[in-house]
Amino acid sequence: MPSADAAPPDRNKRAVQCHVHKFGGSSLADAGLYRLAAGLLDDQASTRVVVVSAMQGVTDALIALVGSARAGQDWAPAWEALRQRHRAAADALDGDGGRALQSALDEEFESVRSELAAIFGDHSDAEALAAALPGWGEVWSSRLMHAALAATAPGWLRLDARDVLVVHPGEMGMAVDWSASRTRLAEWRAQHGSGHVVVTGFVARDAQGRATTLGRNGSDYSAAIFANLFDADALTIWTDVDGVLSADPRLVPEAVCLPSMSYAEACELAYFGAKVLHPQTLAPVQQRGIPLWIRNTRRPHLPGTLISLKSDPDGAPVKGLSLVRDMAIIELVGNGMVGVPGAAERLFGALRGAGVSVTMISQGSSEHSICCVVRADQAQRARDAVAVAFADAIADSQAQGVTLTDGIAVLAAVGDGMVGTPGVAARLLGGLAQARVNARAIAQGAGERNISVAIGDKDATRALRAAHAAFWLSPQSLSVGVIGPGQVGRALLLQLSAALPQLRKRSGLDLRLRALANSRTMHLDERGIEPADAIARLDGGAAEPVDLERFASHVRGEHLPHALIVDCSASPAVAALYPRWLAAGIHVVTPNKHAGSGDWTRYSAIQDASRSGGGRFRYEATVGAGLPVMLTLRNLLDTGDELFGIDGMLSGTLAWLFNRFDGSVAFSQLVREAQALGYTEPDPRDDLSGLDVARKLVILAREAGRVLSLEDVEVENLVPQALRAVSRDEFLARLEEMDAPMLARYREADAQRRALRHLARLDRDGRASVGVVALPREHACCHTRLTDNLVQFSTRRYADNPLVVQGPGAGPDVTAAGVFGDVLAIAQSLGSPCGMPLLHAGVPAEAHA
Ligand SMILES: NC(=O)C1=CN([C@@H]2O[C@H](COP(=O)(O)OP(=O)(O)OC[C@H]3O[C@@H](n4cnc5c(N)ncnc54)[C@H](OP(=O)(O)O)[C@@H]3O)[C@@H](O)[C@H]2O)C=CC1
Ligand SMILES: N[C@@H](CC=O)C(=O)O
Repeated sequence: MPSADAAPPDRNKRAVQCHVHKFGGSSLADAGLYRLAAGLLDDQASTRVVVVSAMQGVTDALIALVGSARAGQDWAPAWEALRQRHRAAADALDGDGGRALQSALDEEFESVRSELAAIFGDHSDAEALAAALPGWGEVWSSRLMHAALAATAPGWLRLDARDVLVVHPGEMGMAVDWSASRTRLAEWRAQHGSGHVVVTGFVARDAQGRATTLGRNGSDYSAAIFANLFDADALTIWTDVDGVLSADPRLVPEAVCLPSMSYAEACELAYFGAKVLHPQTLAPVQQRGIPLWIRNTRRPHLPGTLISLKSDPDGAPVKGLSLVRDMAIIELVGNGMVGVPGAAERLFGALRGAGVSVTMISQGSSEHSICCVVRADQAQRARDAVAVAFADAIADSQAQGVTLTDGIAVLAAVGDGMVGTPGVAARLLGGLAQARVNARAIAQGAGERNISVAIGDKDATRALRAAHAAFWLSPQSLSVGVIGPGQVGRALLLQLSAALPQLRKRSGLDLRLRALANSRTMHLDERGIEPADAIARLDGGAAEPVDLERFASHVRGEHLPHALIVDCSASPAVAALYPRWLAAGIHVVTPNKHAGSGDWTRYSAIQDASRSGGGRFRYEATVGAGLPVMLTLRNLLDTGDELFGIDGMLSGTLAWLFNRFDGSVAFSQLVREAQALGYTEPDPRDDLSGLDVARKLVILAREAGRVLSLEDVEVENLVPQALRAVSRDEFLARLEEMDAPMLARYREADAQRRALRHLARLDRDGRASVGVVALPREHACCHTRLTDNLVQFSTRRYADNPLVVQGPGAGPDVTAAGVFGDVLAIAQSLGSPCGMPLLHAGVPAEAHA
């Protein structure tokens, strides 16, 4: 176990004379954990003061005992169980066989038994006893910790805080009587010496000398108070998290542990729901400028979070985000309030009178309305109080009325560095806009440390994740799902695996493969899968039956700013989902031709969803695989050219077959080879029937604004009639039936010194056709190699001499490269919501994953 007494040396250079440590209940659940905690304090250089909470669950058990006694129920078995738990821990910890410790505990358990009996019997002291009784857990815990420490080093003292700490109830909870407490501590030290001390957390005495507690979360408060009373140079709160996180990790998987923050930042976050610290805790340390560390008992090698006077000067403007749920907006609207002094005073006076605490206030400069956010359980009371206060004005129509909107949450961005930094609000609101979260009200004080936004509660998690992404992630962070790891999909995954580290380094592009599916199973991963390992997951234990609805909503997520689905299937059913995905803001990239060439209504729905601010749709690889065919056409049209026609070879498979077929090898054998090389469609009849090329022609025509459908294309089908309706497997088994007709066709062309080529043509007047043609051998299409596609665009600018795109037009690698190019084009077009550079580079809080 590494020593961890002082804060890590590089982060706290000051020599520490007195260091207060506080251990929470989760760090003290059993004897083993007391030993672990004691082992963290083996540094001899400073005086150590250890403040302890009760063992995990003990305070709740004591509160329940009080409840049972009050209700006249039998509390004895629960009391006995608690006693046995402490006896067992004492047995395990105490060096002298547990006798001294055991008898002290027994004595105190007897006191608790008497107190419970008094509460049960409704004794005159019952209320005071009931209030103080939950503090016994800390007393017992201090005995156990003392035993654990005494086993590591001699001379440890034990201080019962009830002997020195004097408190009284204040407006904001228990307030310390500093002067009396300081005097009592000095007396105690004079009597017991100034060695290392174990102190009971949570408990204190009131001015009358009666035992009491500091209230919920009081142990942290005790630690801060004793750090102040002991004039400590450092306070470490040991807990079960790595430090203060940028957001609640249960809601934001990408939350990062913050290395440092100022007291002011910590207060803002604590007020706004960050669970690590209670706001009250900070005041006693802040007053004396004592640095406070939050560290993880189970991961003491981690530095934790340092909270001190100054925020890290090199740190990011926003330190954390917090969310408060279950709120409501009260709004008062009135023409008669404009320029009238005192309306706000009347409003807030009414709320004060109703005992309603106001979380957030917002008023536009027109003074026409004023709204505030209050807790939902106080909202009706608040509304009624304001309505009464403005009853006259409402009756005179000077105020239009008071409205209550419930179902509200408040999201706050907090950070000292926000002061004077332009663009923080833009970034926050831009992130929310991107997640389609509506801001109902906004407030930022002149202190500029906190921007609070009231949003619909149903949007709360999405808003928090979007805001977190806006500040902590690269604006080019994409959550990616891949469908169809077949020939093309697999090649894409390998290309992603090889290229992503460089892309991340060079351009901040952060592509995270978070989902993969084939036609049977899918694997969803929260943080991201290494693409090269992804396929294995589809057969592993983590795979589940495919459900593309859930697939899409997982990819969409909420904690990454952008989502993208790559469909590498050839499935029309998958293509039918694009309009919904695009409308949900998910970008879609695909080599699947069904969307671009299929049903016109679906095609229009895709274009509409994409155009109306949804996700972007790119399908360059559907024509010419990795060749820039669509891009070239788009550029021609976007720059004002006019398309007259398209001719050429659009099938890689057919180009390769006719390049190879010379009668020496059976046509069927070549088809099988093309299939094995990954050139053909999953069903090679799509190529041989001319359908695949017809699809490409339709895609190009539509891209050029023509209304063309597959039925409009004249298609020559090379598949013999008898093989058209059979299953794919049967077709492959009977492929040889194509040999004779194809050989005859070849010989006929060869006899005329011609070569067979599969051509596609789109005329100026909209006629479209595809089929095999016997071309003179000197024709350009006869001077191509392997899978070359050759696409000629005749346009107004390229009328006499068409623009030609030529190159390999099929194969998994080149197609995957075309798909990857589309993914990059989308990723590179995504900026931060307000164009600001990234503000953060955080360390993922993997402990909370
Ligand atoms: N090969 C090439 O040169 C080119 C191909 N393309 C296009 O690329 C796409 C992929 O081709 P290719 O890789 O050769 O095809 P494959 O047959 O090798 O792979 C298809 C993949 O899609 C999956 N799949 C099929 N139906 C569904 C479904 N309903 N839901 C989820 N997954 C499904 C399959 O899963 P399972 O294994 O479970 O069946 C398989 O993983 C096709 O659309 C093709 O037109 C475009 C240009 C060039
Ligand atoms: N099977 C197709 C693949 C590309 O779309 C072809 O051969 O062209």
